[in-house]
Amino acid sequence: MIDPQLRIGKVATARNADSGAPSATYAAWLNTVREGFYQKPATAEQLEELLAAQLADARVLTGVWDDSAPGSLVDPLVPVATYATFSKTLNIGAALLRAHLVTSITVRPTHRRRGILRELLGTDLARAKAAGNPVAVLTATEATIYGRFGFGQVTEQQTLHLDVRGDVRFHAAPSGRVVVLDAGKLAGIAPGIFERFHQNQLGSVGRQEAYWRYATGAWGPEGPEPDPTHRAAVHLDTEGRIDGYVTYAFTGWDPKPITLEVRDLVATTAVARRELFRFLALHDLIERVSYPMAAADDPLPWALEDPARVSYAQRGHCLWVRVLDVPAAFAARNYNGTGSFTLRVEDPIGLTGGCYGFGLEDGRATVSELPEDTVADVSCNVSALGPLLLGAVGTAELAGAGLLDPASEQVLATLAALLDIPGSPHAINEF
Ligand SMILES: CC(=O)SCCNC(=O)CCNC(=O)[C@H](O)C(C)(C)COP(=O)(O)OP(=O)(O)OC[C@H]1O[C@@H](n2cnc3c(N)ncnc32)[C@H](O)[C@@H]1OP(=O)(O)O
Repeated sequence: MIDPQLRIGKVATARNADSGAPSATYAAWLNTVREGFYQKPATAEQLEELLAAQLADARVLTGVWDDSAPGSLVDPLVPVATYATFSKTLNIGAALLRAHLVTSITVRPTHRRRGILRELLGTDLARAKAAGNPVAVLTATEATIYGRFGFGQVTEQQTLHLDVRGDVRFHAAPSGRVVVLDAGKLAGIAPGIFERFHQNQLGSVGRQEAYWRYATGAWGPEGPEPDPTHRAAVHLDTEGRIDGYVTYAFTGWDPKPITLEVRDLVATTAVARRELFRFLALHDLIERVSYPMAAADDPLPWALEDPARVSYAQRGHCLWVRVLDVPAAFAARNYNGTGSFTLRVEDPIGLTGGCYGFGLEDGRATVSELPEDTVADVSCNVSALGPLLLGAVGTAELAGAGLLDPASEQVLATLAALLDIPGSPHAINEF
C-alpha cells in the first residue's frame, strides 16, 4: 500500500480537442519521464513526435500524483512517478510468445523508497497475467532492482570495437553486395528485415515504433529530431534480395581513435552480417568501428584472419524476463527428447508459486499445475524461470549459481539432458 495522499491514474494519450496538440497531462507525464532519466524537456515538435510513436505502440501510460503537494509551488498535472507498458513478442526459440513490456519507470527523489515501484509493478504484473500474458520483459537501469519482482536476466550486451587500421582480412570471400543508400529508404525496408531477424533469433523482442524513426535518421541519438550525420547501407544476397541493413555515423576527428559508430545492424543471415561488417571496415580514414549491441559471444572474431582486432567494452545486462504463467510459457519452448520432472516455484509476490509437472515427448512439453504437497524434483525462485525458459545458461550452471535446487545430482543430469538446448538468447533492442 502506498501513502493515501498519492493517487494512481492512467494518462490519456488523446490530443487536445481544440488544437490537436498533445494534451497538457501527457506533456507533464512525458517530461517527468525525461527528467527521471536526466534528459531535457521535450520541445513542442518533440512532444508531437513522441506522442505519435507512443500511439503507434499503443502504450498504456500510468502516473502517480501527490495531491498533498502545495498548489502554489507545483503544477498539479506533474506526476511524482511514471510507468508505461506495451505489448510485443519474445522469441523463445520454438515460438514467439506474447510479452508484456514494462518501461519508463521513474519515481521522484522526494518519493523514493516509499513503495511506489512495488505498488505499480505488483499491480501491473497481476493484471498482465490476468490478461493472458505468459511473460513480462524489461531492460533495467540497475541489475539489483527487479530480481525481487521475479525478473531474471536472460541476455547481456557489450560494445564491440573492431580495429580497422590497415587491411582487415576475412576468411571468406565477399558475397553479394553492399549498397549505400539514403537512410529515408529504410522506412520501407527496416521493419521487414527486423521481422525476419526476430522470427529466428532466440531472445529477440519485437521493436517499438521509435526504431523505424531512428533507422531513417528522422530521430537521432539526441532524441526525436533529424540527425544529419546518419548514414545507411543494405546488403543484397547473390540473388539481389536485401537481407540486412546497417545505420552508422562518423563521430568526429576527436577523440581518437577515429570511430565509425554503428547505430543499428540487423541481418537475417550470418553472411549478411559478416558482409556489413566488411563494408564498415572498408572506410578510409577510420581507425575503429564500434558496435554497442554485441552479444556476449559475438561471432565476428571467428570471421577474421586476425581475431585480435576485436575487443570489447561496457559489458552489462540487457533483457530481463519474468514468467507470469508457467504452463503457457514452458509448453511453448523446445526440449530434448522424452521424459518428465516436477518443479516447485517460490514466488514472493504470489503470481506463479506452486508445483508443476512437466511431461516431455519428442521435444515438446505438457505442463500442468500439481497439488501443493507434491514432492518436487527441483525447486527455484521465480526469477530463475526467465533464464530457464530461454536457456540463457546451462541447467548445471544455474544450479551451481544457487538459482536452481535439484533433489540430487542424478536429477540435475536428467534436467540438463532434457532442458539444455543449443543457442544463446540475444536481443538487439532496448526499451
Ligand atoms: C524498466 C525501467 O524503466 S528501468 C528504469 C528504472 N528507473 C530509474 O532507474 C530511474 C531512477 N530511479 C527511480 O526512479 C527509482 O529509484 C526506482 C524506480 C528505481 C525505485 O522506485 P521506488 O518507488 O523508490 O522503489 P520502492 O520503494 O517501491 O522499492 C521497491 C523495492 O526495490 C528496492 N529498490 C528500489 N530502488 C532500488 C535500486 N535503485 N537498487 C536496488 N534496489 C532498489 C527497494 O529497496 C525495495 O526493496 P524491498 O521492498 O525488497 O525492501
